[in-house]
Amino acid sequence: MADTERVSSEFVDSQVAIFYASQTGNAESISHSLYSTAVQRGFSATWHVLDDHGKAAFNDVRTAVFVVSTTGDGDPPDNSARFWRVLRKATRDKATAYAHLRFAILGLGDSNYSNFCNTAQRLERQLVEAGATAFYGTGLADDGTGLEDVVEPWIEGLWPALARVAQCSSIKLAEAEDISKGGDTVISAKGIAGQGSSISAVDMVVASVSSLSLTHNPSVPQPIHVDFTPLASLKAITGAARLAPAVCAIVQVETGSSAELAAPDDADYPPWHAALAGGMAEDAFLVPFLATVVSCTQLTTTAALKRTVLMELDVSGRDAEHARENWQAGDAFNVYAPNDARAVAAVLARLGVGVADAHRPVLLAARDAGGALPAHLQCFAGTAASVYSMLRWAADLGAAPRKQELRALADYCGEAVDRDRLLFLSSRQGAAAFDALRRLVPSIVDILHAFPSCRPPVERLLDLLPPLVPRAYSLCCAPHGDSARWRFAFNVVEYRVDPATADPAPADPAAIVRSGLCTPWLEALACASPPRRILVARRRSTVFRLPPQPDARPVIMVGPGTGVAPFVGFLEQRAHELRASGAVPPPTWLFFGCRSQASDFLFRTQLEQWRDSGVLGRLTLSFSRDAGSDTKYVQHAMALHEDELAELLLTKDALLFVCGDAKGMGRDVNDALAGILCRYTHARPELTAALLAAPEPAAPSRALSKPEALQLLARWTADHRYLRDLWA
Ligand SMILES: Cc1cc2nc3c(=O)[nH]c(=O)nc-3n(C[C@H](O)[C@H](O)[C@H](O)COP(=O)(O)O)c2cc1C
Repeated sequence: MADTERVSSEFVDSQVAIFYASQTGNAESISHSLYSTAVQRGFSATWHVLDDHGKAAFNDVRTAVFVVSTTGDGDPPDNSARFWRVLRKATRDKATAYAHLRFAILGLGDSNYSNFCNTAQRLERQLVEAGATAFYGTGLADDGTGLEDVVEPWIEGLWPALARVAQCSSIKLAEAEDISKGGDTVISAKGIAGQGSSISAVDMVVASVSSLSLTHNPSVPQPIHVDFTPLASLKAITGAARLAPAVCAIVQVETGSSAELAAPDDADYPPWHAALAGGMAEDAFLVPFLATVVSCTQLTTTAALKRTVLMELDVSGRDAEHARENWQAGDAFNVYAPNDARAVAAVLARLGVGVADAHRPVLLAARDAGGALPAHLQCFAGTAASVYSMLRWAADLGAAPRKQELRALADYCGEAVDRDRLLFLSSRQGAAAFDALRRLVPSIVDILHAFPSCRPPVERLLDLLPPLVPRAYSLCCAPHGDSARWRFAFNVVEYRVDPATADPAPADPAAIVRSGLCTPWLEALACASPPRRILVARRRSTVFRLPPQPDARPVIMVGPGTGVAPFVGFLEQRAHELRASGAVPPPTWLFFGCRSQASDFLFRTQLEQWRDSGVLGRLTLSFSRDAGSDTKYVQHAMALHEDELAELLLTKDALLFVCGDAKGMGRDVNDALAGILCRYTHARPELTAALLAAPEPAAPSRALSKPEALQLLARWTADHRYLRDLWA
């Protein structure tokens, strides 16, 4: 009997439930691969989205593995909202509610955010409080530096830990370890060589939509420059990413029985569009609907480095009634955007799928009896759709490849050179080459072009590629006036990368062009006639809102670039309140920044009008590329006014809102704030005692230390006094 079979039979009673909570698909795909491997290893594994566990099922689970990401400002993903309520209630009802549970947690996050892996840390804390026991240390993987660095060793260590929980003897443990190694691809050097194989126009700088231009065609493959020379001298390739087994099979359906027939490239959403977003619509107001694009205005001049566009949507339809209810300034919504039709056609052509086959209605089924389709493909189990539509709407063709995909693609190469290079990229020895590849952000079109003999079946590609997730945008309007119009502003994501170094190369015309998925598509819709409809859904209600009036607390807003969007909504709301009641609004202060006053000062006219009319108390500006600007970035402007800011925060209980890029701005503003608090309490040490988390025996007369200031900011976040809407 083979080792694998022997170990399987020993492990057959070991039940493990694998749960995930995922916003953009990483945790979903990692947990699915974990599930597949667990099954291969003989565990009796199940796989669930955290919200689908059901109270009873969770009570039956003895061993659970959680893969959870963090989104927003340290928030759990939408598809775990119900779970947290259940967990809270269970803990409240009975302190030892989960005493029967042994768990392991893998957290995904990004250290550019200040609440790094908050979901995983919170889950661990709450499960322990509910009496559960960790059988294996929590792993915290960082998307900022590369998830794989933590995910792979964590998973390697998970199997022996699981075996121990299943009370296997040390011999079986060793065998389990062997399988773990055997799961890696280990190829001898010989093997390598031998194997074949209007705004009602709030502001209008340039109003001509016809001036909007698209330069990037994602169906044209971009070159991938990766150094494969180390491969020639390798004796073996080890540690290749674990191979996720194929999960999908295509099932032909009778012509005529399909809900969907061939969808032309420029059609609105396919008839099954509701199913596309079905899993996310737990609450009625989150149900997606079609909104019509009514206007599109470019907010930046042609001299600006980035184009910023303001789009207005008509949400007056009957199917949007639920979404119009109680929305507020500061809310955000999702846009469901498809892959570029040209990229889909390029992939299908490259895989040898003809037009007729691509548009024939089919169903998807799990390849193994009892197996599960990935969540984002489950709607195709019961709803016939074409392979073309599935690729266009459900799988992300533009996402940078993960090691696991490259490893799987290696199995579909006709030429040894392609196979070995893909194996190398997914191996330990190829880590540097993989990093270089990731920094080039190649799409699947580029990958298939770079490895010309690689030809996976289309259903394999569907289950390998990450899900195509909706993109979130903040509204920059308030419901007063016309509450059936939603406005939002976005930068058209298009950038150049140096093909040799993978560094940004904005001015180099020879550089590789990359573009975002949603914003170029939205921009192109501006020119469509008749007006196009887009699938949108409100996002779960946030706390990123102005407090209901009357509330005397001052409001400080920090929003450079398109980060100003929700604050335009806030100020619209304040202007309305002022008109309606005549009451003097509490003080408001906006810190805005951009590159240049002349080219990308978004919403300038409107902001200045609000300042002049008293709706906006103060407007402090920073222009990073203008010679005469006092300050370069918003955090510098905040430091320049630090005493006034600190006084508002420490003595007037001001609310502080920050919106924009998490990577640079979010972190720098947080740091600047901590510095401001330290310096202010240095001048006024009598304030410190009241700001400390743990009171000291003798009231201290000293400044806050930096860690204490950071802790205070974290407490303000928890208390919803310091609110951030940050994106990566
Ligand atoms: C809008 C947005 C907000 C995020 N907020 C946080 C955060 O507050 N803390 C953190 O550690 N990671 C944060 N992340 C990083 C994600 O957790 C990380 O990219 C993870 O791999 C996503 O996994 P998922 O695709 O399963 O959701 C954020 C990512 C995005 C796109």
